[in-house]
Amino acid sequence: MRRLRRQGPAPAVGVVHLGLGAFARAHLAVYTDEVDATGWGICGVTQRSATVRDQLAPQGGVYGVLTGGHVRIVGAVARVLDGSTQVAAVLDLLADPRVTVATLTVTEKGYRRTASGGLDTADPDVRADLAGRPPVTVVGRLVRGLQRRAAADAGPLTVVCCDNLPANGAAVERLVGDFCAALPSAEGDAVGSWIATHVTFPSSMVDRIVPATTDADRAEAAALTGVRDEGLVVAEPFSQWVLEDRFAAPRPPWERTGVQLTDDVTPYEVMKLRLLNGVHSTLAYLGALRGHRTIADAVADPALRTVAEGVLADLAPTVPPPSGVDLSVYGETVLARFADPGLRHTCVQVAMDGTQKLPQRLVSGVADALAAGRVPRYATLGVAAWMAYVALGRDAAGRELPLDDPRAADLASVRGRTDAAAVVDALLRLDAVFGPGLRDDVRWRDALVEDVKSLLSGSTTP
Ligand SMILES: NC(=O)c1ccc[n+]([C@@H]2O[C@H](COP(=O)([O-])OP(=O)(O)OC[C@H]3O[C@@H](n4cnc5c(N)ncnc54)[C@H](O)[C@@H]3O)[C@@H](O)[C@H]2O)c1
Ligand SMILES: O=P(O)(O)OC[C@@H](O)[C@@H](O)[C@H](O)[C@H](O)CO
Repeated sequence: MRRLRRQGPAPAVGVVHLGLGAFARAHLAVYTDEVDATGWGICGVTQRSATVRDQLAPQGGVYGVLTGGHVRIVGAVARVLDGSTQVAAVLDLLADPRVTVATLTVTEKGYRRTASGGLDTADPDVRADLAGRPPVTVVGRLVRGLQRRAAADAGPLTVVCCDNLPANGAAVERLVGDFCAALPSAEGDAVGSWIATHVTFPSSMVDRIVPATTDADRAEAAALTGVRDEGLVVAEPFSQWVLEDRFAAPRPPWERTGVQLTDDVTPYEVMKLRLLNGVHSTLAYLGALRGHRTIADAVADPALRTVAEGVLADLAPTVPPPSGVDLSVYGETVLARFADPGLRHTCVQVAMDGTQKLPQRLVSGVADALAAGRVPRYATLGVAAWMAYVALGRDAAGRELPLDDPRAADLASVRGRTDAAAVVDALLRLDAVFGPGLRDDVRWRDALVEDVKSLLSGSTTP
């Protein structure tokens, strides 16, 4: 079968994207593809391996998005670089005056943050980037690229974080500032003050469910289109992007393609992180423990649907609704999206990196509920399910559950333990997940112990 290929010239690059995973191809690139302006091609940078570069480069950057039996061809990715071997080219692009926007989807762990959200300058890769080697970390690449941009007087740039982090723009701005502050003072001051006057970091809320692509998905798309597409991604029909309108330089006219520009993204972000992602993670851990493969399977299980509805009811009162949004309708829509059997989003994929996800998805909402005098029963069960997943490492049928987490070493001590109180107390000590305050809430700790005890003893129903 012939391979998918670009027909005609690629658009000129105006956006550089770090982390060309499945999500960016189904979200940022689709919005940008719909913009009728040839100046807004994307140069996508793979972060840690050349796989996506090798899938897309032979196709001229073109690929399909498979949604409900239809394949949409996307041509916005004009160029792909392998960040692990082409660092100089990445830095050159960040210093190119024709590039005025840098976007990021590098996963929560890609930012190398401490428990308090600062840059982890003890991380060996961060230290090596600070010492001046060709940078490997995302923040190192951004700052070294901006240093070149300042030297080239290439003008302002906007950095748009599209990862599922709260206040994601401010979070990246802080990390960039920390990196500058950790450089030798003359060097750090110079780049830091250039960034302060030339770069903005608007926050954004991004939403589209995009599972990892499988060979079966590629075969399905090939049967529909008659061409082989190694860069295919699969996505649900729903898509949303709410973006703060704080750009330092020209940008694609994304508002023409459905992006909501706003002064304050916070209410959208809190709503999505708690009511979508919080429920997603709860279903992922409980679903995996009960032996369900996908989120759609998990939410079709009546017991888990009750839990999902309970998490929504627990966390909705902690969410200030964005103007015009009815949170109960939002919650119903979320559950209907999860139920889409065409998505095949595996529980273990959503379950990965729990230490990076739990704080904004479940723990912050639990803390708000506790502060309001309530122990949120189902959101607590979501946290307990993560703890049981970590401790048990096996589902109800004895199949191994992967512990894929950058803090796996911190979790190892509870792996295989059966004493619920010991598991809860050890995990509550992880400040990066729970902060310093929550472990002292005795009511909550006791509720967690009860849930973990029941999950460790094999009961996966609430
Ligand atoms: N997939 C979704 O449904 C979805 C929806 C909304 C938001 N997002 C956001 O997008 C992110 C990526 O999702 P995806 O589906 O594209 O995943 P993916 O696995 O397809 O791609 C992840 C990308 O991040 C890079 N990366 C991973 N670990 C890194 C590290 N330690 N340092 C630097 N780069 C690293 C990878 O190299 C890759 O480019 C998510 O973590 C989330 O924050 C995803
Ligand atoms: O992509 P992650 O790993 O941050 O989280 C897994 C899912 O919860 C997430 O990707 C959702 O599908 C997404 O946030 C929906 O917009």
